[in-house]
Amino acid sequence: MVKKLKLNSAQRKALRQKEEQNLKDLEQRVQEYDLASEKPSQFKDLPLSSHLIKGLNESAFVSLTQIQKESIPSLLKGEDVLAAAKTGSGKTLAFLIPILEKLYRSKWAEFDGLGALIISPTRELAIQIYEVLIKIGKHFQLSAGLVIGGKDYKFEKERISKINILIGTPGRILQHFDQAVGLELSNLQMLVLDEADRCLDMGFKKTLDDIVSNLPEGRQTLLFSATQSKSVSDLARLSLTNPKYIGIKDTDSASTATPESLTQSYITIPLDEKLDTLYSFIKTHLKSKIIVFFSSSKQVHFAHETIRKLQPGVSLMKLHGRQKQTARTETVYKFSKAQHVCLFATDVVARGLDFPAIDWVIQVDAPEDVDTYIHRVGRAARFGKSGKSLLMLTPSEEEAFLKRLESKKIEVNKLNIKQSKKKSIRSQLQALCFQDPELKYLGQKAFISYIKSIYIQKDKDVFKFEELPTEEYAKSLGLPGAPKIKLKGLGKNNGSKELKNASRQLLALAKANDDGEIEETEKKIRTKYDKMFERQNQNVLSEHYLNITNNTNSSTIVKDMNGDDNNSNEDYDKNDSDEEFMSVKRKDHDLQEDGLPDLVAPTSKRSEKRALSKKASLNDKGNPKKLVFDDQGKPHQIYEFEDEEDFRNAGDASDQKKEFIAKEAEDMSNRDVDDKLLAKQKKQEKKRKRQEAERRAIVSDYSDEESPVEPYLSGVPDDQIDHDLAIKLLEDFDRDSYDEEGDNEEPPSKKPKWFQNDKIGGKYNTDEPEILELEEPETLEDLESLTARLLNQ
Ligand SMILES: Nc1ncnc2c1ncn2[C@@H]1O[C@H](COP(=O)(O)OP(=O)(O)OP(=O)(O)O)[C@@H](O)[C@H]1O
Repeated sequence: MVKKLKLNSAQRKALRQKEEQNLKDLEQRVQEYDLASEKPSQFKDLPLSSHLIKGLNESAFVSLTQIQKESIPSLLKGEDVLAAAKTGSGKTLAFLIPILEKLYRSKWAEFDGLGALIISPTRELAIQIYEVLIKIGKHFQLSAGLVIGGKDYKFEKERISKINILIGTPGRILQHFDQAVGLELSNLQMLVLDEADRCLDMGFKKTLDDIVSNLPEGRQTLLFSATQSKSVSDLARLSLTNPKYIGIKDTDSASTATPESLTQSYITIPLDEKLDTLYSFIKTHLKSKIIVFFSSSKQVHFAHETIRKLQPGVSLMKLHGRQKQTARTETVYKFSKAQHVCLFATDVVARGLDFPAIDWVIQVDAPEDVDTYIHRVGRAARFGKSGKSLLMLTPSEEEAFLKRLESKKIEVNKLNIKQSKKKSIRSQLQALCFQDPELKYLGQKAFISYIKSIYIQKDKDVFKFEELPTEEYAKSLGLPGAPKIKLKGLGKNNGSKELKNASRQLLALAKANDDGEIEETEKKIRTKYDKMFERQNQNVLSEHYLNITNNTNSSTIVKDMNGDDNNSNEDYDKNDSDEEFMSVKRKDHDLQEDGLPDLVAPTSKRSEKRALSKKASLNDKGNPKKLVFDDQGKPHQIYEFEDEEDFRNAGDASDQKKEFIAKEAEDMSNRDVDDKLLAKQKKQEKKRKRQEAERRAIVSDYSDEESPVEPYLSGVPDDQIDHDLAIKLLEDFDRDSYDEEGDNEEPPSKKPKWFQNDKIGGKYNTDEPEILELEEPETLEDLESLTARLLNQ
């Protein structure tokens, strides 16, 4: 960290002696420092090295904050500390200063290996801690390293054994512990858990326990957070010895947990008006720096894409755990520097991030609990500066969530929105989604992820899944109707307790098939024929299909905003009559209904099978004959005998035979050339497609390695996907063959489908054996062939 000066040996010796003396003096000052009587107000009042004082001065850190006054002296003396202090109160320096000083006083050097380990729950926070460390520690001869997911692991691995102070996220730290050769942990002096409650919670439990099991017991342990309680089991897990508690209250009757300089408000707003309100808010606060919190990456992605297209007049950014690390880091940097800007984010930025001068924190989706609320609003009003926060609560969330806030002495004022300032963007969103199928797809994903996020919330008094106005919400996102949702896997994952708590509607949904339809409970074999006979118009449409456009519970409402009724692959306006709808489809299909045979229902399962068996069908028909047609359209057999007279006139039989063989041979070799050319073209096309896919993957904003689960675990960073529930969710999403987040996903296949609602889910449920699915006729020929086979029963 410090530049080496060129000195002769005498100078080096003198310097070494001076350094030795300084160290002795410093050690003595630390020992003599009286925790009870000393009242430090500035850093120079503390027994700190000149290297550190210099670094602090250069970074304009002169006076101590409250948490620093309370914790640094004890930490310098080697005590374990468990500290809670409000957001933005200076906790980072409170643990970095003791680390630098302890290693310095122990004459720590490169070969001593790892001296201190700082664990952060998110990558961005780890980077920020690292930056502060580099700033204040630049006059020490210590090495510092940052290990976070999304970075070059090999690069880190090669250097890690030389690092004295290591900062990282749990998953990556453990990976290094497991794999890095020469990483010496037995000497570790200090372990810090920043945002300790988060590091200790279930999401990190196993990883953290594995990390700790590698560390020596005699180390000093520090736990810092804005929200934490004295959990005896956690302290035991970390083997804290007689820790000093700072700012930790045993009861909830503590003073308010949020900064005094923060003005906190909320509005009660129906779910379907949230986006309108957010847009109106942004439009009326163009000269502000704003962070907007959503519950999932997909919400962020959709809101960012759509509102950006509406050009609100301020720069919009997005940040969530599913982006590539480079994009995340760049956004943090740009957002920090910008003056008037709006950042849409998930809880990945809720904790610890120190953005300068945030004017507003908007919570579009309610936080999962009060601690998350505290961390989110804590991005504003940092270090005594003023700031404001606005929480959007739906009518069903309001009462219970306000109670939760009250229990932590957090006061929020109710605000009312001026209706004159409110602008509806619903029709614009509908138009955008209509014009751009990818946007519509993003909207569907945002919808699904929000619904699922509510479903998995623990606090069922606040988050009432069964009261969600799904149809209205879908419309507010510009969607033609509420996409069907499969919640099957989730019920299982949440265990019996959750299942018990789940509403009847929810349980029914959990039993839904892959199309999200709630099947009747009685077992019933439903064949393609059943489906065919259920059709309103047997040739074209099924009731199943019509349900999509009319049924308010399942899929739904579509608007032909351009008045273009030829978009047969798009959804249709609920108000369109069936006649209109069907006539459009007929135009496309050009069916000659009169010419079609009547359909006869098979009477037994056996006859159904027989109807669809090609072999059986052929038996009924006898041997097929292949015919070729001449220029006049007359049919001929492939091999026909020549007229005898013509044959004789053509010359000698053996000559004719030779001539025939020569001609065929020539034909064959010509065809061979053509075939090779075709094969080559196909190969080239395949290669081109592969390269194109690779190119798209490279330019894609998002990393494949990211977890698609993060949105459902508010505040869960992406590098710890070992969460049980998370994995289950992931499996669930895999089953959907539905890339839950990444920007690199393709929109659903545009392949024409017989049933419109094949679009969502894309396939029928193969998990449910009681539903017998038979081949669907796709073309008119198929239909004719099927009916012909049926008639032959
Ligand atoms: N002694 C100090 N003098 C001046 N500024 C300080 C001091 N200590 C901290 N700060 C500044 O206060 C801001 C908040 O500090 P920090 O990020 O450490 O807060 P925190 O308590 O960790 O917040 P959070 O709970 O959100 O993580 C930072 O910008 C930091 O530079």
